[in-house]
Amino acid sequence: MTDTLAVTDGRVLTPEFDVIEADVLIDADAGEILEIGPGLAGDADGTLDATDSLVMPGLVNAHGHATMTLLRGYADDKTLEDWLQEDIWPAEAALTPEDVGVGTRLAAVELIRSGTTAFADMYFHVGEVVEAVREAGVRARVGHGVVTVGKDAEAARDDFAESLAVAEEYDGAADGRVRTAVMPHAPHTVGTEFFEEFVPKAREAGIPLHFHLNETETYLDEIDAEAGVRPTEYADDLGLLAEDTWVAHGVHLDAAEIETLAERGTAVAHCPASNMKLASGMAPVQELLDAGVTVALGTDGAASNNDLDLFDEIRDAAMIGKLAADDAAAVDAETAVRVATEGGARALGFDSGRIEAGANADLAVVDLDAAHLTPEHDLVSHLAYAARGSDVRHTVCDGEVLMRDGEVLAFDEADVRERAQEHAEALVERAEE
Ligand SMILES: CSC[C@H]1O[C@@H](n2cnc3c(O)ncnc32)[C@H](O)[C@@H]1O
Ligand SMILES: [Zn+2]
Repeated sequence: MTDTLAVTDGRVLTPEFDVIEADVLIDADAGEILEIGPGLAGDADGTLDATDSLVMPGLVNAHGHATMTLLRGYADDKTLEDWLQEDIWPAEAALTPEDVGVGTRLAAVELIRSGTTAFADMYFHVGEVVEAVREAGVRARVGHGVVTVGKDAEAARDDFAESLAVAEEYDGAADGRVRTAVMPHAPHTVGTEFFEEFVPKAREAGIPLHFHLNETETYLDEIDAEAGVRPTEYADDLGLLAEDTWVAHGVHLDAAEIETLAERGTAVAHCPASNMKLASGMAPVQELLDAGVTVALGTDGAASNNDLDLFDEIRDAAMIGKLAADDAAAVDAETAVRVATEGGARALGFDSGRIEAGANADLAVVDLDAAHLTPEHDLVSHLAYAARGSDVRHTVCDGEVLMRDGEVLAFDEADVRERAQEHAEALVERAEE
């Protein structure tokens, strides 16, 4: 017999971005939405009350490094290059697999609390990330991040080979909620010969790719010095761009690069808060959208953000999108919410990001009973410009309730936070020895 859940008595954001009064009936076993309409509570085995609330698709965080919650507030107010080289990479050299498990659990609590049901993760010790995702009940596209600069040829090959092996090992884990990708860090941090050797192998195995692209001007200069071309052309020549590939940042893209991304069907995970904090620049989001590129949103790691609340990213994307285009109509409210939901789902290859029969039952229920969400002229405007992650009341992923009335069900949250504090302190102590 099917186990069903009805989200009742709320208003629902439809794929057309209408807001309708309806219940949402979910097949909890299949993890799918069955029906949207009035009076469905009677048909369900369980209910989730959405009175005075808006039922929206779960948010999708399309770029990040979950373990970096342990480094939140460790080093701020620097450029990307100084921050990575002086603080972050030395700290990461002292990371243990257990740290990754603890940091990812902390990230999962934060994601669930703020209505994010799917995320991308590029990091190390991916087995630990997968275990945390399994326990949390969220959905994720994970991969081992490859850096070959500073390594001898054998260590560099091993690193890229590990990314491929990890992607093959964990794809489909956690009842299919975990999918994988091969994740070379960036065009300038991985040697050309390793791309040439391993990208065809990933393509043959049907494994998607994910990497940082054109985040800062310094990084453009490095590829220019090495290959004399823009990084997007360099990546394209190496076969790195395709429909199942998504890149992070895409801040400094010229018109030809935007065209190439559109032609290849490669999505861009825009990370506005990280780009502002590190003063990396303003991504041409409206130009990307106008060219037909799928745009998604990412927080990047919590050490460059400094939280994992995607409602901030929605607002930031709309704000900085207008500044970048010098046009107040650019990246409007509906667009910003769409990129955080359906754009992210498309980039990560999940059948989520919309409330529709047959789609994954990945939802966030936002409590509208708040001063900062009053009056109700336009709820999509509220989602883009006024709502916060802390307004999320319930989170559902794959048909399972992960947070009910503000209580995260998968973890003992106090224990996760205590362990994170201990591991963060010990990590920094080891790093600074
Ligand atoms: C090889 S695993 C991922 C690697 O990326 C580092 N990282 C974190 N934030 C950024 C960013 O904004 N740009 C480039 N690299 C970043 C992270 O610390 C890991 O070392
Ligand atoms: Zn990143």
